[in-house]
Amino acid sequence: MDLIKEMSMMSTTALLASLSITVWFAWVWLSGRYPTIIQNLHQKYGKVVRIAPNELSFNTIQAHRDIYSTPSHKRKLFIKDPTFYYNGDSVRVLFYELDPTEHAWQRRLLAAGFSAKAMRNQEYLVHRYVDLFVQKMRKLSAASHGAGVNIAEVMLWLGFDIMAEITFSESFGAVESGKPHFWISLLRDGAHAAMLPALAQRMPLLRAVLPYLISRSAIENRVKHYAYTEETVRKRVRLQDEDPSKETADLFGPVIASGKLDWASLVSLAQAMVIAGADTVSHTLTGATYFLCAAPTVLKALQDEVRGLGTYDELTGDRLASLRYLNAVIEETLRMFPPIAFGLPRVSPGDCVDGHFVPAGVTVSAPHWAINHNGTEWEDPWTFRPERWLVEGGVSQPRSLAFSTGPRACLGIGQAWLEIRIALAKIVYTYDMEFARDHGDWLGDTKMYMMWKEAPLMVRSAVQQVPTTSLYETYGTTARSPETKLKSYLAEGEVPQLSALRPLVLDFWNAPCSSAALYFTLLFENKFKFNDHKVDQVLQ
Ligand code: HEM
Repeated sequence: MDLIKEMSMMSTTALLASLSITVWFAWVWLSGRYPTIIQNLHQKYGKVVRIAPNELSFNTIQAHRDIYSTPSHKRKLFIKDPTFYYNGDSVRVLFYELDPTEHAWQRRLLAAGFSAKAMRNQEYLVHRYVDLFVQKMRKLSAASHGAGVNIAEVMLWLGFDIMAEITFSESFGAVESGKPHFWISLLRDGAHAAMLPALAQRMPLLRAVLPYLISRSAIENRVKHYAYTEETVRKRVRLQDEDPSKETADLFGPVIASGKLDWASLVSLAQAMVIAGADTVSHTLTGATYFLCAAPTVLKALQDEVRGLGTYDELTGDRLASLRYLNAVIEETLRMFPPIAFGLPRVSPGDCVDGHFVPAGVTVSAPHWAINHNGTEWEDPWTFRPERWLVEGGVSQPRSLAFSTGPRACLGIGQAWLEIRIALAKIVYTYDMEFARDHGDWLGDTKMYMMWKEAPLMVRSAVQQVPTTSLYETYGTTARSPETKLKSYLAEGEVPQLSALRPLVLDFWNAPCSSAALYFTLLFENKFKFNDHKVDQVLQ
């Protein structure tokens, strides 16, 4: 039977919903409870639910695979739904681009910035902000006199500072100043308004009244937000004009060098990129903190693993990648609290989704929240249990859906894992943490308007392991490459101990180095000037 017809024969509630469904759909989004409402519908009506006149939601892993995977001779491509992928900009870039060929070349343009080499070169930036963050936590915690720090707020500072730096070599300076940058605040406070252009696409009536619904201040905020992004992109382009070697400095370098994107596209891309990379990572870190504080035995097991690895400065991306429990905690956080919790809408080309034929032109999606809390897919889906990922060989792939899959899957997955591992490991290495007050149903109180808008999460932290003085700290907070920092370190005139040099070289290679590897690095790479010091002396 035609699936749309089949769905129309459901209960009265579903029928009513389907009649007034567009209004209902807008209400669901604006209520901030989209993920739970859709998940409840699945629980009541099964694995396929009609959520708009021409739109179906599925809550199974098979459906996710069918909708998003790379097309093959057996499966056609499901393209992005134009009514949803619209942010009000005059251009559609990368995330919003619908045409597969156009999208593919834009993705290739960015791919260089996401290579393993590029990530290795930028790892020191992640450490720089995480180290600052760890120090700032101590100050904020002390200043709170036991009331705790709002983790939901400060994780946003961290995520956005890192992402702005790796996107266009410019920080928001939020962690350092201990205050939210207005760009971040506007984004969070305007989350409601940001959904309106997409909703108006599907509701002509809403389009007509939209100008009257949006307050004057919301419009002014949007203008201010755009102007700041534009100014930052302008500065970044100028930087590369003056110094072409900046082509490899960040994600935007290769894009600017290609000269293929016009001005409006560059600004739109910058805006979307920072949000995509920062918001997601911040929420994962907040979610992880929540689950860890709620489960002290899990926190303890994680701390034992991380603290057993070595000193604070040895918590590098490569070393952390091998920590099974850390990875399991992150996987489980992404399952319980997926940063992109709703379904990413695609248009059916006329193909099957989890055994149902869906006619061409019908919009389909498989929401992460609904799948991840589906009891037929996961045993005990509401329990935070990292151990489920530790069974022989881990939970079979592709269960971890948070980054999506196929040609439109997350391009920054490697960068995201790197940031989350480093930040979480350095925080739990340094601090013992607990809730500063009863948080009741924090997950239930947290809202989602495309992005999560978390309820405050007050956490008290006490230093357990004092980080060894980091060279980032010693040589200031200006972003400098490991090479520059090593040079300035050696220029101080004293022969450094191997232990002091180690973090810098780890930075440079992004790998734990034995003394021999360090020796050959210094000797053969010939990257550094040693003033009068001999390599042997350096290695004493
Ligand atoms: C926990 C962290 C993250 C999660 C869960 C996540 C998830 C996702 C998902 C589900 C998509 C697909 C969106 C769609 O189909 O409309 C996506 C796309 C994308 N993400 Fe991420 N992301 C994360 C972090 C990052 C980071 C750190 C970066 C950049 C450094 C990044 C860059 C991108 C880009 C460029 C795309 C667009 C890919 C394309 O359209 O070809 N993401 N992400």
